[in-house]
Amino acid sequence: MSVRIALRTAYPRAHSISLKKKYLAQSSTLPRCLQTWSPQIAIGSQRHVKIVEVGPRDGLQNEEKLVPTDVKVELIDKLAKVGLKSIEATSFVSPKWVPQMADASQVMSLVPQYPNVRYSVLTPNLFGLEAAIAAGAKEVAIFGAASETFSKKNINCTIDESLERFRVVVDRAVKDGILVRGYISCVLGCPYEGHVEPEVVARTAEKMYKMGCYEISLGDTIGVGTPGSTKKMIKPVAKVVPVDKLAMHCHDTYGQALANIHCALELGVRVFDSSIAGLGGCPFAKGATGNVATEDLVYMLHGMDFETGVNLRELVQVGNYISEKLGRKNVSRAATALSAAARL
Ligand SMILES: CC(C)(COP(=O)([O-])OP(=O)([O-])OC[C@H]1O[C@@H](n2cnc3c(N)ncnc32)[C@H](O)[C@@H]1OP(=O)([O-])[O-])[C@@H](O)C(=O)NCCC(=O)NCCSC(=O)C[C@@](C)(O)CC(=O)[O-]
Repeated sequence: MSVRIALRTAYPRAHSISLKKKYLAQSSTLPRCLQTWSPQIAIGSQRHVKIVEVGPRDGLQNEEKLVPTDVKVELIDKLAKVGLKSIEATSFVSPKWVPQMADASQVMSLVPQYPNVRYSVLTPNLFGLEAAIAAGAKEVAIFGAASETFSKKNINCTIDESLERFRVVVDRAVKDGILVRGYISCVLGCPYEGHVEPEVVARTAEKMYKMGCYEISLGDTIGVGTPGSTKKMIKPVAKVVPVDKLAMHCHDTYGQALANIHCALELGVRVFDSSIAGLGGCPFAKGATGNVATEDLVYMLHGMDFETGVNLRELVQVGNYISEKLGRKNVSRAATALSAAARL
């Protein structure tokens, strides 16, 4: 039983946070499922979830046909207007490696600026960072992996080499007052090596955090994780990086993304990456499907009384807009259901 349902069942009139805190304090009177459970989910400041919308970058990077720059910019504008405050706009990577992101500078010069909306961009090296700074980026992301083979396939270097490279990027970015996010790919499995040890994820996360990354995003690149493996991975990571500095980045290849996110919520994670209309995949992780759809994530979070600042009805229209532009079916289940209900 979910904690929220359990609380409602046990204390139907305990609508205020203070009442719930009081009931939680009297843990001997709580239903059994709540007695062993950490109270983080139900208490006050924990009700906000930050969503990092990665559709314009992760969602589009895998598209074979080049998406026109004006469509990318319009998508970003629409995402900002429905209440998304953290949007990954593009990546400053080699156009030979990812041709779809070759217009990164143009995208950054055209995105409309709104108060409280932050655009981040991927920067694998100093070359990318300098181009991002020149284009006006205020937040960047470095991206490593917990698998040697994936690291080589994705950024052409070993994990250790990547960390050396990232240190230079982070030092320079921090000096310029630019925030740096750190990604770790393959935290729950690698397309080339299979199983990945949670301790390797924890070690890499600790190094990135100590380097100066303000947040570490844990990527289930090929969507193989389950709530079981998610829990086993997050626990050692949360021992070396504070849980409020962790994010989950779930691809939905095996249909486990929402279940894994729910598990991460229970462990105290409050930042989740998602992609509008479930777009995406990594060109260097064949067979992996898109990220968890932002519409599905928002639907679930609102249903759990988390606050996201996102207008779901308008978000669905954005998903339908980009799906139409790409000639794809919107794979979000919530968007499909809500669109069908609106037509009735
Ligand atoms: C890292 C490199 C550049 C190394 O690639 P390399 O070939 O080893 O780099 P190099 O330093 O030898 O340079 C080769 C050429 O690339 C150029 N170059 C070098 N750097 C840049 C740059 N920043 N921007 C633009 N151009 C660049 C450089 O100038 C040179 O140009 P040339 O002389 O041949 O004309 C390459 O491997 C690369 O760009 N990889 C990017 C791969 C990528 O974008 N993957 C997808 C994102 S990660 C992801 O999706 C996972 C994530 C984050 O979502 C989380 C998850 O789901 O797990």
